[in-house]
Amino acid sequence: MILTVDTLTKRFEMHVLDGATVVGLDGVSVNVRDGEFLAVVGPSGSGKSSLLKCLYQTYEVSSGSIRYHPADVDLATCDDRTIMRLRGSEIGYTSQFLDEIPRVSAVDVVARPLVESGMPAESARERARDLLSELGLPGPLFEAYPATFSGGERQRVNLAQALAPRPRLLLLDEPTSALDPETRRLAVDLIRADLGPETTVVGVFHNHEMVEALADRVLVLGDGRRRDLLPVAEFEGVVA
Ligand SMILES: Nc1ncnc2c1ncn2[C@@H]1O[C@H](COP(=O)(O)OP(=O)(O)OP(=O)(O)O)[C@@H](O)[C@H]1O
Repeated sequence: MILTVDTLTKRFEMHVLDGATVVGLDGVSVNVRDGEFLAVVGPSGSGKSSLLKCLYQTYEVSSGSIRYHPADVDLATCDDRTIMRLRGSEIGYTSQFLDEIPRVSAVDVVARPLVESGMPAESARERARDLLSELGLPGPLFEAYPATFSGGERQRVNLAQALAPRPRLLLLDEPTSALDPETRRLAVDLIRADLGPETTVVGVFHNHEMVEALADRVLVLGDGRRRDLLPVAEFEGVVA
């Protein structure tokens, strides 16, 4: 087991609504197994992104716990230094949008986390080039700035950057939403080939094919609650 999520609740106090509360997650419990690919599905507003943001601690948890076993810590309550250390070394997160860095080339955007964790710059750039070409990014764009890229091109850079360090726990929030079917297939092939059993993935996907091609198990959310947790083979027919 890598994660034990216990009765996780996230409420948002809406100051603009006179302090009314919006519930993002309502008592969600789930165990995440070492090395598995857990897909998180559910209708819009069901709490998928909130779950990932609580795991990454972008959102402060209202109640409940998130036991991260490799470091023997509760991510919901541990101090910021511990979170920053884990983010730098073993927990990766990517949303569907690339955080652009002005005047940094696509290759360097992808290589940056590797260089920051100590890989020599040329090896990091080589891995970055490999990942970008596996995702079908046209060669001439490798040294260009992602600010001018199309949505799908940017998302390829984003996904490559998330995969590059092969984190122990990778949180993917709709990393392929802007990709065409052909590029989505490249993304599936790359994720399967590049991530070994030492990486556990919790990934939000709207696309059924992505879930079926990648997931071991599927967590179904609805109105912030856990509706189901099932092996992917039994997932067919469930509305995502
Ligand atoms: N920062 C926030 N402030 C206030 N409410 C929020 C915030 N983030 C999420 N929510 C609310 O929490 C609920 C769950 O949102 P969340 O983004 O987790 O859903 P989702 O399943 O990821 O949706 P989608 O598929 O549309 O991205 C929604 O009602 C949303 O309005």
